[in-house]
Amino acid sequence: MSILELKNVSKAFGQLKVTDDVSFAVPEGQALGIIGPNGAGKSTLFNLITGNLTADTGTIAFEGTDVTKVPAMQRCFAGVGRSFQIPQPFDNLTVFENLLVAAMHGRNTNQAAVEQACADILLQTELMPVANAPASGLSLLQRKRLEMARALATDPKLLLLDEIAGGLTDAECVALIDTIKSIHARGVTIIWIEHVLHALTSVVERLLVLDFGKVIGIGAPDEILNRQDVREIYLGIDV
Ligand SMILES: Nc1ncnc2c1ncn2[C@@H]1O[C@H](COP(=O)(O)OP(=O)(O)OP(=O)(O)O)[C@@H](O)[C@H]1O
Repeated sequence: MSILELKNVSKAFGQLKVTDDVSFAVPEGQALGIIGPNGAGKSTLFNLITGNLTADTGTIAFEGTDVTKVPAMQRCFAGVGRSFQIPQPFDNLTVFENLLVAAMHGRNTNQAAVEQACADILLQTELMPVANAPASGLSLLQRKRLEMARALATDPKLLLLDEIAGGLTDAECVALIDTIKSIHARGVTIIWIEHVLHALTSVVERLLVLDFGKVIGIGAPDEILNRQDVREIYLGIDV
């Protein structure tokens, strides 16, 4: 069964069509990577899936239910979680408190269950050693981990990661990939926008290419990255 299905989704900002007749489906439990040049409309697509933006035309279904017009908060309750390209935690709260805020707003459960879930996520994302440290003092890798942990705190079935590996060293990237793989192994469906291709292809089973708001390919990573047109779009990037 598809956990997410977009049919003919379009979105324009004024005259600029940023999402152009996009259709694709993501089977439950799959990890899908999204690539495309700067400005191709990748983050906009995430905003449409999460409900931060509303599609002009087309439909978006989550677990078989049409959510095209459903507000972001309700999509979050239904199981759509996301990280943002630029982590913006509450800097003056601790790491644990940041998770509590996300969990208390994103989960429909009692205080004890929320605290237990946050403790589990601290372990899973390797943030336990800094649980009581203010977010302001975290390294970039830890901020990225916290960004992912805050999304996990809402108990997503579908996790959207927006350029989570950007700016990390190779060693940091490897560490983050391990965490993403462990989240995926627990059955969470993942859609991951990323420019760091080696990180992306070490996790995802399928790749989708966006260019000028259009899907120009979707399929196995090797097959997609060997296509001439995709290589041309990525001219200068080491595939
Ligand atoms: N709220 C908005 N109002 C007007 N234009 C917007 C808005 N959001 C995005 N855009 C424009 O839409 C286009 C696509 O932006 P988007 O952020 O979705 O691209 P992207 O593929 O995620 O890019 P990047 O890889 O640089 O993050 C860009 O030209 C951007 O300037």
